Amino acid sequence: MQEVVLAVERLTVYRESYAAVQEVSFVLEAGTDTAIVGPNGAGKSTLVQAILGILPRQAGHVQCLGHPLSPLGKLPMSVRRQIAYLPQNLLFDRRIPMTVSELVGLGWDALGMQWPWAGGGDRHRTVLDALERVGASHLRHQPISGLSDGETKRVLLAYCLVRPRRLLILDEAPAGLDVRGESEFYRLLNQLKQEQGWAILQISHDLEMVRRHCDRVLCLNRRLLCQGVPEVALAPENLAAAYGSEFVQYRHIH
Ligand SMILES: Nc1ncnc2c1ncn2[C@@H]1O[C@H](COP(=O)(O)OP(=O)(O)OP(=O)(O)O)[C@@H](O)[C@H]1O
Repeated sequence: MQEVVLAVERLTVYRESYAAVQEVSFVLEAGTDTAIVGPNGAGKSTLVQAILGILPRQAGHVQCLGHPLSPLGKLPMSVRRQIAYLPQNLLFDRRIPMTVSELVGLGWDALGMQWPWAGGGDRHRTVLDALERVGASHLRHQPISGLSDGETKRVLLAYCLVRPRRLLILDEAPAGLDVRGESEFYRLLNQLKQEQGWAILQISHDLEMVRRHCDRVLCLNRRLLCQGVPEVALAPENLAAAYGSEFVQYRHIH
């Protein structure tokens, strides 16, 4: 067995009085790509936000790289720096006068206080390399205010890649990328997991993509209905349990 990057045990999370995630347990090993699938409102975003400590949990344990997430959702800084998260919608004021390189550079900087010019040449090369890997180096001098949604996605992905990580969490990351961008995106994820041993956890509604690219699938509908390799977790009986039998019949006919 590879090193365990993330271990989640009997995690329960409430959204106000509603139990959105109930007693979910799974582990992620280094060098693997795991998808979370399930219908709208199944608790997928809630689950990843609780793992990241953004939402409080009512019960259960989360361990990242052997360190427990505290009851207040905190991890040691050295562990937190090894986690990258790309949310479904990143809402920020795009009128901030900042270029693409400056934004990506924020991902390279150590957390905490430091001089903005620290790192000099290393910082510049690393930022450019991250932008090249997502096919966005031509945008480096542009202000972020002028980016399209797909370009913003690429730039945010560069922000995640700009330093080595162990865990990458993506919430419908390829949404908004064009066909070429999407295939390059999966090639990149494959490289990160195979060559650098990243564990990837991605929420997806694209079951064909999950079948083709992911090693494991967590099928969620408040509870974890099943988990396993795609052929098993996405078998018709498991999809019917998650999405309803009408959905599976529809997919079969079309
Ligand atoms: N801020 C909130 N307050 C109360 N309930 C919420 C809040 N956010 C989400 N919920 C509820 O929690 C449940 C889980 O939502 P969540 O966003 O985790 O689902 P999801 O599986 O990510 O959905 P989708 O596929 O639509 O993005 C839903 O029933 C949702 O209505």
